[in-house]
Amino acid sequence: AGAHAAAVEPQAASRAYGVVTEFKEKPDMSKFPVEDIRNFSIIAHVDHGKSTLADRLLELTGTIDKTKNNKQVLDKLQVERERGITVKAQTASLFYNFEGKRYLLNLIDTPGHVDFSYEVSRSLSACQGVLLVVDANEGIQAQTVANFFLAFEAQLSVIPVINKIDLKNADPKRVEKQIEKVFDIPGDECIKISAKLGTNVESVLQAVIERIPPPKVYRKNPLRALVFDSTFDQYRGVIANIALFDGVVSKGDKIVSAHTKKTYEVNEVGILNPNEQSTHKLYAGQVGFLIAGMKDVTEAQIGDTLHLHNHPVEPLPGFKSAKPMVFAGVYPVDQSEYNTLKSAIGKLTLNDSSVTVHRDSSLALGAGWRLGFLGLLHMEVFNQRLEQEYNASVILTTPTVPYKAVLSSAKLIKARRAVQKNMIFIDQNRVMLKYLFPLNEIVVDFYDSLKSLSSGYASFDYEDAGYQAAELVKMDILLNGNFVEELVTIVHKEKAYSVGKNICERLKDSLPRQLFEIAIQAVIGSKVIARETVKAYRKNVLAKCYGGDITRKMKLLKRQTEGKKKLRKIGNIEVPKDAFIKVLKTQSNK
Ligand SMILES: Nc1nc2c(ncn2[C@@H]2O[C@H](COP(=O)(O)OP(=O)(O)OP(=O)(O)O)[C@@H](O)[C@H]2O)c(=O)[nH]1
Repeated sequence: AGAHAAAVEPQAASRAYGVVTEFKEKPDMSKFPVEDIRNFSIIAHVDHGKSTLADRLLELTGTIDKTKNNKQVLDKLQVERERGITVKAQTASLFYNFEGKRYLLNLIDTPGHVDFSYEVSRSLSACQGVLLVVDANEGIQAQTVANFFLAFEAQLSVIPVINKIDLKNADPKRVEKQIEKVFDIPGDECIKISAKLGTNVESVLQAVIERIPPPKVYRKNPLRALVFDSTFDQYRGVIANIALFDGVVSKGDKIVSAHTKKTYEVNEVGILNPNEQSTHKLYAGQVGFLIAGMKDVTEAQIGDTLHLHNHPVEPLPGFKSAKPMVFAGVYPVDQSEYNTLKSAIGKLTLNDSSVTVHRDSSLALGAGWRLGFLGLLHMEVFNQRLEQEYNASVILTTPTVPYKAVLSSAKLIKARRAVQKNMIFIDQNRVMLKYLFPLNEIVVDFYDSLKSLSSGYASFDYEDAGYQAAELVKMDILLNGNFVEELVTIVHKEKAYSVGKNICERLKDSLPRQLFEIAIQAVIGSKVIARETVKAYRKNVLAKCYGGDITRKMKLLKRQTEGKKKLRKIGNIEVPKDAFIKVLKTQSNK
């Protein structure tokens, strides 16, 4: 034990975030038998302190040095740091001495926001236990409940951690009672900590060792590795995050993807510490990264099983694929950037396989894509990453949700509004309400309204409940009687008037005056529900040419023709691209 402890003793070295350690020698992963390994995740409601706790665990195990700069080391993406939320799950291997033994603890970080529960379930499949972090002041919130059930369904050991006990208003006793009541976990199993100050964090690591079982795996069997995440590196191609269920994988091995049946040679394999540290080998029960010359987006499917060439195995159960809930059009601002944007979207979707991509085109915006996202925040984060990481300038259209339509000219289906399903009292001050909502009603501004109405106290989570019949209508926009294809919307009958009025007003503000009057109408079938008018205006470009200089006149007329190329003609009305962009663009993207 002494020899291997020395082999993996970390040495400090400066890195981008705070001070991250490196090993003097390559860690010998064979020194970590299955019974000395624990694979776990931290799950929590947003802002309950998951990333702060992860930082403390990394410090305690010497994975990173104790400096004031260690703020959310695992939140690597720029958007994560800016928005203070975790988007992409990250993994780190921690080495920890306890009662004379050296343990390998694999921490798999998970995002906390409602939009990203897909990433949570993905990360959980590589774990045997979770730390369920609950804020000592706020208590159980919507995503605490949602995440607990994800872990519970995966039959993982749950260790409740009550965080922020240093806060003035902290009431850990009350939160302990909530945990007992809602999750049926004995109150004395709760560990009370302050992740910020480091209070009692050591007992969290001890609980991980004592309460979470080692993985159930077999090293003597042929290799069976699960790809639970993947990232794309410009220089090295696909970096797959893998969890080994059986066997061993070594640098130089020939491996096969059970999904694509393609064969690869392993170029590099190792642990995440939290940066990649190659170890040449990984053994069953361990978690790390693998690089094998997978270059194409489709080659590293999340949920895929890797096995040795000539040793096929039963593939591990894949993942329930993520279901997009919100759709939006994405177009390059300049069509000449189409290919650049296409490759950026390709690379980003490799990092985030929950986004669905379909080619689309619009008369106003040109060629582009229709992308499906898990929620609104997910959409915004994706857009921000396109801009920040790939320098792309894009137009994002107003998000919509999918509908199933039964076409009928005579009878419309009866509308259904939000229906209350149940109500559970968590304690005297807190109640959990379950409603059935039309997705369209919650997708854009519901969360913000809920937060402001409840002064920030209410929290919200949702899951897909399938399609329901509703009284929806197709609303068209007409310009002097001509249909504007790109502005067709599906709205609830009761909201049609206000939505139609809003579109007409926005169009009026962005349409330039022309030689004749323009009537902007919102219509349902043949019924006009809103109308705005743009007054006529004669723009004589030749007015400035008093002297009748013919070459100057020609120049001005030519310039006017060039200007017209950026216009789209609807009937005899010239609509500048900008006008569509102003109407189609989302609020958040303004
Ligand atoms: N007072 C106090 N504040 C804490 C403690 N732990 C975390 N915080 C603060 O709570 C805020 C949220 O902490 P994070 O660690 O970013 O929360 P998170 O759960 O990782 O958030 P997401 O990644 O968005 O899910 C930060 O401002 C932290 O500094 C604690 O023990 N005490």
